Amino acid sequence: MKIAIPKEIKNHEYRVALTPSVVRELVARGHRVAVQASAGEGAGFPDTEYEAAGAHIEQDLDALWDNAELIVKVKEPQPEEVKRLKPSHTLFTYLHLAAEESLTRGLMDSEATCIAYETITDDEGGLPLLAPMSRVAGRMAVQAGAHSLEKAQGGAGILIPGVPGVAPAKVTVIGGGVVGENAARMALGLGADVTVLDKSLERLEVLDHRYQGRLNTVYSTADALETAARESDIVVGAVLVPGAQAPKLITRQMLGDMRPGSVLVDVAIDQGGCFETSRATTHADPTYVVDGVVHYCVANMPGAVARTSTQALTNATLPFVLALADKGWQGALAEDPHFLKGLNVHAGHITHPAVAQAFGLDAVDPKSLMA
Ligand SMILES: NC(=O)C1=CN([C@@H]2O[C@H](COP(=O)(O)OP(=O)(O)OC[C@H]3O[C@@H](n4cnc5c(N)ncnc54)[C@H](O)[C@@H]3O)[C@@H](O)[C@H]2O)C=CC1
Ligand SMILES: CC(=O)C(=O)O
Ligand SMILES: [Mg+2]
Repeated sequence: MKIAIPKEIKNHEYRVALTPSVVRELVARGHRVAVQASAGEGAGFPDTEYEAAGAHIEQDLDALWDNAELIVKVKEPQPEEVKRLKPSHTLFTYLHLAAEESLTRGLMDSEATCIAYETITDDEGGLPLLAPMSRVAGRMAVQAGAHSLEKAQGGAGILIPGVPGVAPAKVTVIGGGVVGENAARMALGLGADVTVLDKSLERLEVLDHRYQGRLNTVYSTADALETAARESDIVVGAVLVPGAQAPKLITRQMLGDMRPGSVLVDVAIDQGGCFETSRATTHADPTYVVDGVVHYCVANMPGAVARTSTQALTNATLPFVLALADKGWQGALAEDPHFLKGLNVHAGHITHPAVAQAFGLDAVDPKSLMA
């Protein structure tokens, strides 16, 4: 299989889709891997390490894309990358299509086969290729929130742990999944007063048991969300309905009840965001203020800690990349129903029901493509 690794071009995105160690595994199985010159530099992997692992370093972008059968990336393709896709390509990357109709239409028009990391499932009901980056983003969410609480960032001027004689900040996390648990863990570590809201009692039970009374768990209702908005210094948005647009849980009206200088960190922004006033921001300009409330809505948070994130991501993607390379997309997806859930677009059709629903389109059953 001819595999291409482009350099990521999203704003301040420094991750790379394969490490030299993964390249070595692929080359040992007889695959040809072309890595765009300096693709790994931001994550601390120089071209020389890829060459030593057996990769071809490609300077010519046209040749990189035109000669590839399988393209492995980190972030959703940017418009200039979408233009390069063709029907013979298999693209394997994060896509988050429900939040981006123009990207969805672009991928359909390309007729390429597009497999999303974030909708691949596992036997435990988890999302094994989203989880490593959710761990990173959850941990970063509290760092971002703490920074945003500083006066110079528009925040209320609150130090998360307080000091003796001054109460700590109140941090509420909406959605107690992977992002939510990691955010809660960091907030607890900093000494915050932490509450987690979720609609899954099962999930709240797991957290209650795991953290032994050190955090508050609250079933997520309209009342609970209003209380969270009114009383929190930081609210982290960490909900997910896989493949679908995030529900809007904090409305513009509720901002009026929030304290001036409190902070919303919308990690769910890559699925459209779970606060009504959220819009995607970049690491270059991560925050903005609405009605006195600071919003942090960066859609590629893990890109800022590219070394850690690249290693964590590729640990999880490696077996899937090997399966695609060894068996082709049809072979790999046909024998793994969890991997098949990753198929979002093929030959101009949407193949994931939640993505199709987001745009009022019909989904083609991916099983019908496996014959
Ligand atoms: N901005 C960024 O850089 C990154 C964003 N993410 C995003 O973070 C979001 C969360 O991801 P994970 O934690 O991995 O998902 P997850 O599936 O582990 O957890 C989501 C949780 O939300 C809960 N939930 C769903 N609807 C709810 C509602 N209406 N009210 C309360 N809780 C609700 C679910 O019960 C579940 O416990 C996703 O949109 C993901 O794509 C992940 C990594 C990086
Ligand atoms: C999951 C995701 O959107 C990211 O890692 O950037
Ligand atoms: Mg994202």
